[in-house]
Amino acid sequence: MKANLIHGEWVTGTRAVANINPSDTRDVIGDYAQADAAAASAAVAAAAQAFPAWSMSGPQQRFDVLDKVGTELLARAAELGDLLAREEGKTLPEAIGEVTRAGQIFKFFAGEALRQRGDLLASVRPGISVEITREPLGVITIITPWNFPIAIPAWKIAPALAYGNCVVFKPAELVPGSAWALAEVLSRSGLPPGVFNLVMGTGAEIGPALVDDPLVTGLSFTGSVATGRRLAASCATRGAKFQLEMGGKNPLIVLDDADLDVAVNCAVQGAFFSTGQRCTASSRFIVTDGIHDRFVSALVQRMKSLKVGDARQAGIDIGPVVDARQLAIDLEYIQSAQAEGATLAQGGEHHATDAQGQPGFFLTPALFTNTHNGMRISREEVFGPVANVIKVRDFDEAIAVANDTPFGLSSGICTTSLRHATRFKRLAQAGMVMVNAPTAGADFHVPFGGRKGSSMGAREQGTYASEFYTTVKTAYTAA
Ligand SMILES: NC(=O)C1=CN([C@@H]2O[C@H](COP(=O)(O)OP(=O)(O)OC[C@H]3O[C@@H](n4cnc5c(N)ncnc54)[C@H](OP(=O)(O)O)[C@@H]3O)[C@@H](O)[C@H]2O)C=CC1
Ligand SMILES: O=C(O)CCC(=O)C(=O)O
Repeated sequence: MKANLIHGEWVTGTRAVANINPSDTRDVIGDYAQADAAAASAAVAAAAQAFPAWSMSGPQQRFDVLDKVGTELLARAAELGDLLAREEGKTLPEAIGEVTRAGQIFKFFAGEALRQRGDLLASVRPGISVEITREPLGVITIITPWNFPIAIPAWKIAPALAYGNCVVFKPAELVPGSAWALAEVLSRSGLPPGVFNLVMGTGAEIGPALVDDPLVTGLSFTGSVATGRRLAASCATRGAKFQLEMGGKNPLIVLDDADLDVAVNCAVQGAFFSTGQRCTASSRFIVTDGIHDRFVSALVQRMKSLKVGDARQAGIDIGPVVDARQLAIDLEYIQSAQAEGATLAQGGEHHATDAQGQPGFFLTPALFTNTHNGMRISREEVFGPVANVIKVRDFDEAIAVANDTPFGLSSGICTTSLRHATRFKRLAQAGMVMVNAPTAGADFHVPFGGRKGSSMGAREQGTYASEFYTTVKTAYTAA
């Protein structure tokens, strides 16, 4: 059984869950210990105990730890990518890419540990100087989803440690393998005991111990809107800092002047790669009259060529849905769209086995046409390989429809017009805007996050991460 890491010790506890491969449900990847509330509290206490010393650690020590982790992740990208594809179901190239991204993130924040900045100002009063510095928050609880089992933990854990915080990390129940592997690398990185702790267990059982404990000074969460808002309310009640990344209903606008190949590529990659299980996935294609029919027909042709199957098999474009529960959600949205009058132009078929007869959660990417923005399929996040086309007259209607959503994470446009691209970048109500590029697939060194219902709190990633993981101190010194 793979154990939890608490105060530098591997702790098994009494219960374990099996990690199942969604491409072949007969394949049990391993058994992973389940922490209970007492173990979660012990992890928080360990982090609090380790904080005073770690908060005073020097930049070289932090650099060395984070750089070592980054180096190992990059060296083991193929092996850890295979584990990630096996437990989560994204294709092997995508999974190896994700591990590589995690390694790059650790390297980036190793550099950040060396670049701790501050300001020195003259006071408005004579003989006094003013220094402005940033200090770590304290104990950070990190709660992550299943869809990016190593990159999202990396982009929370690396900055937390770089800026001098201690961490209690709770991964999603469905993907303990990548989380455990990352924790194991961190456990050999030179971190003092308690600075980083791993607790695997269900949100329902250990969530309160991880979020409501007064020793926890900050929560960084990625997952569903419902859970995020609930946890944020708990944090707000006791004055803890929080940062939430939640859903999206990301539009991709395709204008008459778009390059058709570029538009189809953006649509396929953005909506269906990683089985559409991305908060940045394009799920609404907003297409002007003049290109609508050509776009739909080229997209359907391209979708027919996509191979759905075992995530680790060469040549597969789309891996399985992560589990039976998410598959049921996807199928329910497909039915509901049809019931609302949308036309299923392509896909949406569930296969209980792949071409080799392996039992798994396979779903062919689904495209709906004849939809409008008021339909449920246009308003709610599906989190699967399901997208719909909304026909509009012109740029102005396209941008109005794109912005008419409770979410605001990522927004894209395909156009060859500089004027439209420029206006779009200004008018799109989203944290990330993409021109002739898929709505999904963000860089690791620049801010990531959204507006409206998609995000709350400071941005993640890049140098902007310091906003969440530090607090500002203003020091006055009289000569
Ligand atoms: N924006 C994004 O990247 C993601 C969005 N989603 C959206 O959410 C939907 C449901 O997915 P789901 O995995 O259930 O998302 P959740 O929001 O339930 O899970 C995200 C994380 O929060 C944890 N969690 C759940 N309840 C609590 C709690 N009370 N206290 C502390 N932690 C908690 C989960 O743990 P556990 O696994 O143990 O439940 C998991 O680690 C998807 O269909 C999708 O729409 C999902 C994943 C990622
Ligand atoms: O699109 C990406 O690169 C990241 C997406 C993401 O973080 C998510 O879907 O949760």
